[in-house]
Amino acid sequence: MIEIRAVSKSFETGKNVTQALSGVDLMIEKGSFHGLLGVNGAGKTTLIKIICGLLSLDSGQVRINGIDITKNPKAVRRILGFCNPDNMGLYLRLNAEENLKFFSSLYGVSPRVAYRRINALLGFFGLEKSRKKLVKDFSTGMKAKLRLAKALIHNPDVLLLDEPTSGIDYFSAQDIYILLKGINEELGTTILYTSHHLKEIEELCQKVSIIHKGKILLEGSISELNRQIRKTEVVKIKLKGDSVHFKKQIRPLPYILDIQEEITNSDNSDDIVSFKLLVPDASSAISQIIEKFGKEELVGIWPEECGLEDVLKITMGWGDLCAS
Ligand SMILES: Nc1ncnc2c1ncn2[C@@H]1O[C@H](COP(=O)(O)OP(=O)(O)OP(=O)(O)O)[C@@H](O)[C@H]1O
Repeated sequence: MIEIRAVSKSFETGKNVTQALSGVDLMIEKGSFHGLLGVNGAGKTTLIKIICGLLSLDSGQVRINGIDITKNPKAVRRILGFCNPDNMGLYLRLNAEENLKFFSSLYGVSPRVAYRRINALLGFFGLEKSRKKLVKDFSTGMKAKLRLAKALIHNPDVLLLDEPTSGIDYFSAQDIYILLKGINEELGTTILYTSHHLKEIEELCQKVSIIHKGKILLEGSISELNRQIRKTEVVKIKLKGDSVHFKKQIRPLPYILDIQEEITNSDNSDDIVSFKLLVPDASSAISQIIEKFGKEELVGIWPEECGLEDVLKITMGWGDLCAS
């Protein structure tokens, strides 16, 4: 279990102070697979670095399985595995095997068990042929895989994974999802996971917290999040003609909360443009749009389920409104 209470953190650079986290409260149940979602600069990495002891907090408290991270960092380190998108935690001048050996001894894994796990992890991540290669000569994806192997080497109770699949190819990422799901379900490992790939979060995480400008704005399962923002619905629309012209016409309509242009497949686009609209009521928006655009222009219109990206967008909009 990860308990985060009223955690704040600011950074001072010269005369500038950035409030990266402002009173973050977050409770992650034992054995849960929890997503932390937010745009660039929202505070995700800062929070994860605080939990794993790479950054100090200004105020607040973090406890992992009941242990206070500031009072007993050594005990926490043994039960915690983490991987960050930067190269923190990997020794570039050591080879892959030496890195894993070093970390397994640091975490108190016996040499015999470490030998077995290193072989298994290097095998799983397809790095066995590169085991003697210096990490500084690894590709971006290989480093990302080794960071994950390092996080898993001591079978931690709690895993903090900050964009773990960033730089990893599609096929390896699919294998990693299966591995992480298995670890979570079979070993009961608690996982805190960040990613900019919303599909990844949707597929893996039982619960999601949305962080924006250093504050947690919303949390729950994806269906709970959808329910919390249920005053918003999604309408997809296809029109024939110029997208700038349509955007100008659609944006000011009173029932449109947001409009996003979507990429159309160039093979069959033939000046067809697609938009996704966030609206308070899909059926009334659809009938008003049908009235506004004639058959000549309107190619298709239909309601859709709110996805995680819509939840994120709407929640951030609320956050900005509350802050202003
Ligand atoms: N070492 C630092 N010095 C100064 N400011 C920092 C430092 N680290 C983070 N920040 C600032 O704190 C805020 C939160 O950054 P953080 O890296 O936690 O965001 P993030 O949600 O992880 O973003 P991303 O998705 O881009 O990784 C940002 O405004 C960032 O500029």
